[in-house]
Amino acid sequence: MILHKFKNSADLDRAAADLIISMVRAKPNAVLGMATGGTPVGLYQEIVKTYKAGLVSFASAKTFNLDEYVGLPVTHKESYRNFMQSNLFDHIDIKRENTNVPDGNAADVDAECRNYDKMMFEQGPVDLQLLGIGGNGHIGFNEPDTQLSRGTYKVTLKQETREANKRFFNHIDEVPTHAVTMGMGTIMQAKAILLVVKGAEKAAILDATLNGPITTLVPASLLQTHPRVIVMTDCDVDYKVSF
Ligand SMILES: N[C@@H]1[C@@H](O)[C@H](O)[C@@H](COP(=O)(O)O)O[C@@H]1O
Repeated sequence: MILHKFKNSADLDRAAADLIISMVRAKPNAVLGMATGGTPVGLYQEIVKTYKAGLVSFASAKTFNLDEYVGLPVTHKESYRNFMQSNLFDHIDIKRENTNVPDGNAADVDAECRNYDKMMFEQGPVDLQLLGIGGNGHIGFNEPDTQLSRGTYKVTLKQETREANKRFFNHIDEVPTHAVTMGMGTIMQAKAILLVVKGAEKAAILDATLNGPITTLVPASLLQTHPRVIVMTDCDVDYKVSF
């Protein structure tokens, strides 16, 4: 793992955007793994600025999003499809058919999960997977548990995750109870991973991710076993593991 620490969130957003932009400049048909939540909003704005300045094109790029709520209409402002359209896709030249978000309203969710993994297998691997982290160490929506899923699957969200995400809704009762998420194996197939962690309240879970034991109880700790992970943070946390 490589850890880059930033003094503020704006510098972090710019550096994270630059890494994604460099990937697409070097490989215009790159496959990008995208994330949602509050964390990537600023870096998506930086990508849009660079696109509008004519300095990058996503015309040949493809994307696969990590996850989607089950049961929210795609038109709901908090559906992750809608999030991606309004924060990024509608403002750059990516082709809609090249963007993939799991369908949380599929009649057969298990078939949707298998199909998502199949598409990723056929069109991947992901060149660069962007990740945020939940306060409990989840990545995508892979919640802490005694065992984790390899492939894309339907997950029951933990109460703490619903509580954390209720800030985006009017009331906790509106936060979906389930989601479809790439599994840990799906995420770990990415050639490179960019983990972005913002805010002092995430310092402890980032420390556990970087320096703690590899455990399914902190799903992000499995990233210690991936050969190419870049962590960008504004937290005051050091990488203490040495070989
Ligand atoms: N499923 C998403 C994750 O992909 C995200 O990384 C995490 C943290 O979100 P935030 O960036 O808003 O703290 O929780 C969400 O629920």
